[in-house]
Amino acid sequence: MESNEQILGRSALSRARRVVVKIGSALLTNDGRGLDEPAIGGWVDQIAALHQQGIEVVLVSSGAVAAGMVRLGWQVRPSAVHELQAAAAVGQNGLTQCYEQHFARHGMLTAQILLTHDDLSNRKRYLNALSALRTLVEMRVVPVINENDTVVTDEIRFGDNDTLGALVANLLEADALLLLTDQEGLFDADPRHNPNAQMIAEGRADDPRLAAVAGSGGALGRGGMSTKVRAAQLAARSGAVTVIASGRQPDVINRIMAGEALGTLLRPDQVPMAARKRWLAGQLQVRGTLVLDAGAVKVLRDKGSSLLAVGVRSVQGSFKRGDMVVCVDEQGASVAKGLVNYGADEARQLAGQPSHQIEAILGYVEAHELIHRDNLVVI
Ligand SMILES: Nc1ncnc2c1ncn2[C@@H]1O[C@H](COP(=O)(O)OP(=O)(O)O)[C@@H](O)[C@H]1O
Ligand SMILES: N[C@@H](CCC(=O)OP(=O)(O)O)C(=O)O
Repeated sequence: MESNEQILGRSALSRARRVVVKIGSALLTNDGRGLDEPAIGGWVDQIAALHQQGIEVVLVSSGAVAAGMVRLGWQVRPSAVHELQAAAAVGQNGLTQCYEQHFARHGMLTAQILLTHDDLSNRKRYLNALSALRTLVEMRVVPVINENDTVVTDEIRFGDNDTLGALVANLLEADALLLLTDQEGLFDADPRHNPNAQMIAEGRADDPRLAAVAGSGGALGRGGMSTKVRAAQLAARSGAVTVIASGRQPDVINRIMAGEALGTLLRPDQVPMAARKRWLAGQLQVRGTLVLDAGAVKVLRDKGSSLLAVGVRSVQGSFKRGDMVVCVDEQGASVAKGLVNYGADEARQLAGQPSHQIEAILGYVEAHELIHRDNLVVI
C-alpha cells in the first residue's frame, strides 16, 4: 500500500490529469532581456506533448512588461506603476502572439485570459471565470493566463504571478502546479548570493521553515521564492502538489510530470479529494437552502451528480449566483453544500422544471445545472 507521502509526492504527478504551468518573468525574459522566444517554443512543445497524453494544461505566463519594454524601445524597467501598465498592455499582445504561433505549429488553439486576484475572490466572477476556463479546457484549447495589469497596481508592483497560478489551480482543482523559474528549485539560501546554498528536494507546503529560507524578492524586484512558497500553500488547500523547477532543464515539464525528481516538490498535507472538499466547504457562509426531492438526494449521494432544477422542491433564503447554499432532504436533513449557478429568484422559478425549459422560463441559460458537481460537496 502507498503511504500518504507517496500519494501526495512525486507519484501524484505521474497520475495528474490537470496541471497549471506558470512561467515566470525571470525565466521568460532571460533575466530581463526581452522575451526568450526560442525557449517559449520549447515549453510549448512540451505542453503539446502532455496534451497528446490527454493531460489538461493551463498556462499562466508572465512577461508582458518585458515584451512591452522591447517593443517600446525602453532599456530600463520603469518603476512608475502607470508606465509598467502601459508596457504590459503593449507587451501582452506580443506575448499572446508568440504563444499562439508556437501552439499553432501543433495544430492547437490558445485563449488569452486576463485576471486579477479580486476576480477570483468575488463569487460571481469566480464562477464566470470557472465556467469559461472549464469550457476552454474541455474544448482542448490552452488558456494562457496573465494578470490584468491595466486594472491592478499591487500585483504589477510586486510582479507576482505565483499567487495567480495557485488561485487558478484552486479554481480548476488542478492536481499540480509547476512554477518554472530561473533557479533549479528552492534553496536553503538565495543561490545568487550564497554559492554554498543547497537545494531542498522535497517538503510540506505548509512547513514554516520553508517560508524562512525563501526570504524576500527576486533580482528583478519580483516576488522571488517567498511568493512561490506561499503559492504552494494556497495550491495545497485544494490538494495540488507544487513543483518549483528550472525552466532551462531540458524537457523539464514532461520529466516532472513523469515523476522524475527534478526541482523542489512541495506537497499538501491531505489527500486531494479531502483537501478539495474542505476547501470548498470552508469557502463561504451559507446563504440559502434548496429542498430536494428523494430522487435528487439519491443521485447526489450515490452518483456524485450535479444538481438539476427538476429535483428541487422549494427554495429558501435570498442568495445570488455564486453563493454557497445548503441542500436538504424533505425532512430537513443536510445532504450537500455547493455554489449555486442562479440567484434565489431565478432558482424559485426553475424549481421542479427540466433543464431544457430554463431558456423558456428565464430567457437565458447561465448553466444547465443548478449546482455543478465540481462545486458540490456531499455532507
Ligand atoms: N531560497 C532561495 N532559493 C532559490 N532562489 C531564491 C531564494 N531566495 C531568493 N531567491 C531568488 O528568487 C529568484 C526567482 O524569483 P523571481 O525573480 O520572482 O522569479 P520568477 O520571475 O520566475 O517568478 C531567483 O533568481 C533567486 O535569486
Ligand atoms: N504580469 C506582469 C508581471 C508578473 C510577474 O512578473 O510575475 P513573476 O513571474 O511571478 O515574477 C507581466 O506579465 O509582466
